[in-house]
Amino acid sequence: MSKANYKSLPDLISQEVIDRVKKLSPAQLCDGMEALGIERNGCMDASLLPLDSDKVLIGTACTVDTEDGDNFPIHVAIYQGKPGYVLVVAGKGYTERCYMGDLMGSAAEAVGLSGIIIDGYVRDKVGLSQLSIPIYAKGLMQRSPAKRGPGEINTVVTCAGVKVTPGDLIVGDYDGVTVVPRDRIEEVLAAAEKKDAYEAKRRETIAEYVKCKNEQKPLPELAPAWVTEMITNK
Ligand SMILES: O=C([O-])CC(=O)C(=O)O
Ligand SMILES: [Mg+2]
Repeated sequence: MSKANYKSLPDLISQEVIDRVKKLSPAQLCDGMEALGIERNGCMDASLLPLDSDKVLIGTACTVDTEDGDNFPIHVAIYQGKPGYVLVVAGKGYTERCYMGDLMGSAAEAVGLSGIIIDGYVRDKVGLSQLSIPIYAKGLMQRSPAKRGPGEINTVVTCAGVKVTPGDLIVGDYDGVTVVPRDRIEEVLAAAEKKDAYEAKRRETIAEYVKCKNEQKPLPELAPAWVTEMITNK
């Protein structure tokens, strides 16, 4: 079996960046990428769902390229993995077998991986959702994975509709999974933080409106300035 396409792990994203990302959501990061014109705003397919929607996933992409339910390269990537990495498994949305279950999920958790994304199906739903590691998949299927190999590790892949380069920032929550290209992280974070500040202001305006309404005082303008401008110019 040729392991020529098993590449080493990319550098981890710095803790300083991760700490900034923790204050933002995948939606705000998408908004940041929209403002910068980045393709699909880094948004993975909506059919990719968290096994447990309370868990937040943040980490550095370690990619796995595989197909037809073959979980051999996923096994290898787990055992060669390190804390802080998110396995991004480009499984081509295969629907005839699952790619992994709770044993592999527990091994990934034992290694300290920050999350797993499977463009395909998993099994052992209850066991997987009881783990602390966040896991995303396109559905459930009890039929066992194939074991063939080699597949690829840490090459550029397309996973759930988005191009992922090893080392990219991966952020997921109940809304979905966002991929931020490594070389655009700084500008995307700056744009997302700007959106976060805008949202805080909007919440204040809405709260002020509710307060005035309850106190039967004159109501402040509720519509955001851009809506007012667009109405005026139409
Ligand atoms: O047995 C397998 O290959 C997949 C599985 O169910 C597990 O990881 O628990
Ligand atoms: Mg199992």
